Amino acid sequence: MEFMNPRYEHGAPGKTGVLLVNLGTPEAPTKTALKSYLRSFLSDPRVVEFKGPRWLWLLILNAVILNIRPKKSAEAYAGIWDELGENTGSPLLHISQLQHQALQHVLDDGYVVELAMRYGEPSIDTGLDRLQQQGARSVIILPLYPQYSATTSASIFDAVSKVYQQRRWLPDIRFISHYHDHDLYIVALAKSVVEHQQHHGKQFLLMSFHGIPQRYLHNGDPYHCECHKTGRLLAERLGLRDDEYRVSFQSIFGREPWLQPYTDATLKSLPEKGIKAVQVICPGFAADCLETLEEIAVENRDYFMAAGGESFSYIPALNDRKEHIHLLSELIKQHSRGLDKTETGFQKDTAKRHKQHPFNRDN
Ligand SMILES: C=CC1=C(C)c2cc3[nH]c(cc4nc(cc5[nH]c(cc1n2)c(C)c5CCC(=O)O)C(CCC(=O)O)=C4C)c(C)c3C=C
Ligand SMILES: [Fe+2]
Ligand SMILES: [Fe+2]
Repeated sequence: MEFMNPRYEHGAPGKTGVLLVNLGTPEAPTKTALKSYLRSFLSDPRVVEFKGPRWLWLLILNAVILNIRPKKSAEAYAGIWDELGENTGSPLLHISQLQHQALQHVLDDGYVVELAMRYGEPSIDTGLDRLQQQGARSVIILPLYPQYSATTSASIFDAVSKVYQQRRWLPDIRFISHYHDHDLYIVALAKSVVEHQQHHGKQFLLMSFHGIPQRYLHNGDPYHCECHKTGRLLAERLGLRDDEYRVSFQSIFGREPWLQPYTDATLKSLPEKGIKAVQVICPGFAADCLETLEEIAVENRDYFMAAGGESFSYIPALNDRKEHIHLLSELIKQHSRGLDKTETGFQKDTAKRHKQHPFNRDN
């Protein structure tokens, strides 16, 4: 095996590379594109920890799930495709691109920022390559998941490490595993709620997070606790009493129990308890996507109204809001401490000498 590396030039100023990573999205809202996206997503052993042998899961996935799910999912994606404007395609990808641009804009030129998706394009491999080509000698990986879960954050770590297994010269690497209780994150969420309430009034607040199987929590995944901590801190920041908000979990998949209470069951039950007006926020989603724009803002709204609800509104994700970009840039700066951005580990004069005699080992 050959370890790959772009040609190294002595004396080039070292930069800090930032790789923003989100989940990924299908290339188009079609059955074919969904099949390929779901294949790569659902065959990740971090996402589906199948209890039996792996070959059996791959058989079920290929023979059953990938023959049923892509059609249903493609229809759902078709409903939100281009929702943010002409030719904007998948909201998740479009918003991630806006976040990427905004972040590059606010960080100084000692940083280079690239965007990558865990499944699909642009790939983590390409993103890391681009950082290296732009002179990054240290790399900060920032998964856009505020709450750590093995299903998401660790899966990104696996993909990054797989890429680096093929590289000769590794950069200094920082991995931001979570920021669920970061003050600027809570401040940004609270501000988005307050602004929403200026237009819609103040209602019961449901904080809905993406679910994971309960089994993963029992096997040690801290995700559940981190969601609850985010929920508590946000409620405290907003000055909410315990009966003015609730934390719930959405997007269940498969037959085993997932984290509860479920968002859909909660919304169906609120009207009979006298709560007929709700606002839903999804603090775990850094960018709006299928799971917020369709599952929450359309599907779950219908459940709530059909159960006797009178007013429902969805509070958008932090997306490219100023406070969100500020949070991400501060996170990056905090995790940059100790990284060398001025030179590539050589003294300047040594680097100069090296430039003249690239293979001179006498330094
Ligand atoms: C099968 C198990 C799944 C686990 C575990 C899971 C965890 C998980 N996912 C997100 C964030 C997102 N998931 C999204 C879509 C999505 N998720 C699953 C399955 C699991 N997710 C599927 C099959 C899909 C595809 C859509 C569908 O067919 O229903 C998305 C949206 C992507 C988009 O393109 O808009 C996000 C974001 C988190 C944060 C998480 C665990 C904490
Ligand atoms: Fe998911
Ligand atoms: Fe917990």
